[in-house]
Amino acid sequence: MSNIDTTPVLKTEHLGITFGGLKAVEDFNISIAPNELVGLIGPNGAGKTTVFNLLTGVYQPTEGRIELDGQEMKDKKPHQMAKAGIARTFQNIRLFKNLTVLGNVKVAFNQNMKYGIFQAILRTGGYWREEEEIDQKARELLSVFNMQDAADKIACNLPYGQQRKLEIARALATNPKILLLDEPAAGMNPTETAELMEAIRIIRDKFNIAILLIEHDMSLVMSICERIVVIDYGMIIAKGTPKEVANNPKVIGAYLGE
Ligand SMILES: Nc1ncnc2c1ncn2[C@@H]1O[C@H](COP(=O)(O)OP(=O)(O)OP(=O)(O)O)[C@@H](O)[C@H]1O
Repeated sequence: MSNIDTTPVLKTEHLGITFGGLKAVEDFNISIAPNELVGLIGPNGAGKTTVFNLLTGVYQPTEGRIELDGQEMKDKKPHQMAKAGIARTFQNIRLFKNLTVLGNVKVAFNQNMKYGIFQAILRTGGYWREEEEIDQKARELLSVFNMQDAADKIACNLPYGQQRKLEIARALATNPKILLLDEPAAGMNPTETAELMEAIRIIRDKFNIAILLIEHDMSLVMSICERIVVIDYGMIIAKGTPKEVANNPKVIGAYLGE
């Protein structure tokens, strides 16, 4: 059966936000198809994280609109955006440091669980069945990242690269339509970075989701993204394939001007 659904999983129209007098993001238009891997790049302070904060309900836009799977997202709080299908990771690792690796993933699954508080307190059969299912799903997810053997380790004892991967696994456990990754390779060594990039490609294919990836390092996104959006001073200055973007004089100028 051919997939002829062309509704973008994420679409923004004239999205913008002003802090005081400063337009941190302005006229931001993007349309991401299901299963697309898109890079959002730009120099320091260009507005990339602010775009993520708008897309995840951390900030309310002062202009424009956001559509997720054809539905307008208006006045939504972060947990509502997450429930609607937008998951994210942060520039700084935000794991439950003292929980196990498995525990970190299970917490995210639990946010979507079906049984209610009374079943949890009374520990009915339904509760245990669902707990078992979550345990299994969490372990499967860890195995995608080759981390199944680390399931019982305490999160803060993992090497840095694995903590980053765990964050992504946790975000995936919320069953998103689109995953937003904010500089996932920040602080990684070249081997960890190469591994992570491979993992990102695999999860896109395996989970059939769209990914929007912020990256400061241009060469890194160039190698895995099909399409790249470049912002500078809060505005899109270029969009296109990695090759088109790399040869765009405005992009070269923005990066050289840093
Ligand atoms: N809550 C806020 N209040 C005031 N200004 C803000 C706020 N959040 C972001 N800004 C401003 O918006 C602009 C864009 O910042 P942002 O962090 O989104 O950039 P970035 O592209 O993610 O940068 P980096 O690569 O350094 O992370 C900056 O000028 C920043 O100071």
